[in-house]
Amino acid sequence: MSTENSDPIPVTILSGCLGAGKTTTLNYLLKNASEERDVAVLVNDMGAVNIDAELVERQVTLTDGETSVTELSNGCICCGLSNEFGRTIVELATTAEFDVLVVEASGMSDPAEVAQTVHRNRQAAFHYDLDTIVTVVDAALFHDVFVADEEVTEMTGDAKPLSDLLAEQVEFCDLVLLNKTDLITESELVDVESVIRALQPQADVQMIEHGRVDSNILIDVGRFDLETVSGGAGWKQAHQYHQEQTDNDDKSAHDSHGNGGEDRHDHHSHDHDHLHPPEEFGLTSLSYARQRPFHPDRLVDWLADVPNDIVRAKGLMWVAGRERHALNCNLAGTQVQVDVNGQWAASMPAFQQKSYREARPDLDWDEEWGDREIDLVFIGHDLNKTAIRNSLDECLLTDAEMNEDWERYENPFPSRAEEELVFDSDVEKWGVTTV
Ligand SMILES: Nc1nc2c(ncn2[C@@H]2O[C@H](COP(=O)(O)OP(=O)(O)OP(=O)(O)O)[C@@H](O)[C@H]2O)c(=O)[nH]1
Repeated sequence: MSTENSDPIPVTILSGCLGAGKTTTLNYLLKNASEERDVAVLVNDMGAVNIDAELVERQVTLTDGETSVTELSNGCICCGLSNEFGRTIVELATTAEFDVLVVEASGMSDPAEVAQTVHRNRQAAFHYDLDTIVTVVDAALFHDVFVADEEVTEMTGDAKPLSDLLAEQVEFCDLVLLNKTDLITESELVDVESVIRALQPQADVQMIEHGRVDSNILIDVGRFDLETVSGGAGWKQAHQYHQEQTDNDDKSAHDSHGNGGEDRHDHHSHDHDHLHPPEEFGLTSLSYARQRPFHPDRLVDWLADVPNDIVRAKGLMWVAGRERHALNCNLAGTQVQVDVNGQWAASMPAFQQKSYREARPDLDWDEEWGDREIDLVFIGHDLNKTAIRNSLDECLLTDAEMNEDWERYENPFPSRAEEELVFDSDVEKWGVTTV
C-alpha cells in the first residue's frame, strides 16, 4: 500500500483514438510485464458498458490474476469524469498495493487534460508522478487523414473533428506508438512518420504491430518532461522558430514590416535552446502574420478549399466584423475549426486594457487597431509558401474595404465564446454551432 512516506507511483497514460490499439497494447504489456512490478490499471470508456475493461480483466485473469483493474465508464476522464478520475486514483493509491499505474484513456480523451488532472489534483499529485504519456496511433487511419487527405468523418460523435483529435493526441505526448504498421506500405509509413515528427518533434516514435511493445520503454522510465510534451508541438516550435528568426533579422536589419507586406512576427520571444525548424523533419513551415483583417466571405472560401500540402495550421485570426474577439484557427488534415480564443486587448475597457498592456511590454500595438492581428503558422509537405501567402493576402480586406461598414458583411464566424465554426459535410455548408 502506498503510504504517506512512500515514493510517488509512476503513471503511464495510454491515449489514442478509437480502435488505435490501446487495449491490445495494454493486454500485451500486462502479459509481458516484469513480475517484479505490480501494475494497477484504470480503463476509461465512453460507453455504459466498459468492454475494454472486460477485455483487460480477462487478460489479467488469464495471466497473473494480481493486477487490479478499475473501470470508469460512461464519460471521458479528460472532461466529464475528470473529478471522478482524480478521486478514483487517490482512492486506489490509499487502498491497494501496486508499483505502477497504467491509465487507458477513452478514444476521445485529450491526454493533456488527463495529465493535468494528475498534476492539479493535490492529492493525486502527492501520490503519483507522471511517467510517460503514450499516444497509440493507427498508422493506416493516420495515413488516410494526414497523407492521403481523405475525409474521414466517422468515429467521432464529438464536435471535435477526428483529425484535430489525432493531431492533439500526438502533439501532447512523449512517446508515439505507431501501431497497425502491417496495414500500410513501407513508403506510406515513411510519410506517416514524417507527419508525426512534424506534429511532435520531441517525442520518441516506435513502430509496432498488434501492440507489441517492450514495457521497459513506457512503464516506470521517468520519461515525462512537461516542457517536451506541452511545448513540443511542431506548430508551437515552428511559430517560435519563425519568431526568433525574425527577431534576429530585426536586430540586424532594423527592418520594419507594414500591413500586407512581408511576414511580421511579434510578441514575446522565449529562450529555447532546442528549437527545430520543421524542415529538419522533412516538412516545411510558414508563418503568416498581418495587421489587417480577413474578409469573412473570402476567408470561408479559402478554408473550404485549404491547399492540400498543408498538414496543420494553428493561430489567431482577425476577421472583419468580429472586432471584439481573437479567433482561433485550428486546421488538421482536411478539417478546420474556428472558435473564439479570447478578447482582443483593444476591445477591453480602458482600465483592463491598461493592466493587460503593462503586463506585456512586448505586445505590438497599433495606434488604430491595437493588438488585433493575424498570426498563423502552417506546417506541411513542400509547402508552396508563395501561393499560400498570396492566396491568404487575397482574403485580406482591400484598402477600399477597410473603409466599409464591416457589420454589413455576411459573417459565419463565431461572435461568442460558446460558438464555433465547423464545416457540415452533410449539407456541404459552414455553420456556427454552440458548444
Ligand atoms: N491489423 C492490425 N490490427 C490491429 C493491430 N492492433 C490492434 N488491432 C486490432 O484493432 C482493433 C482495435 O484494437 P483495440 O486495442 O481494441 O483498440 P483501442 O484503441 O483499445 O480501441 P477503443 O477502446 O475503441 O478506443 C482490434 O480488433 C485489434 O485486434 C495491428 O497492429 N494491426
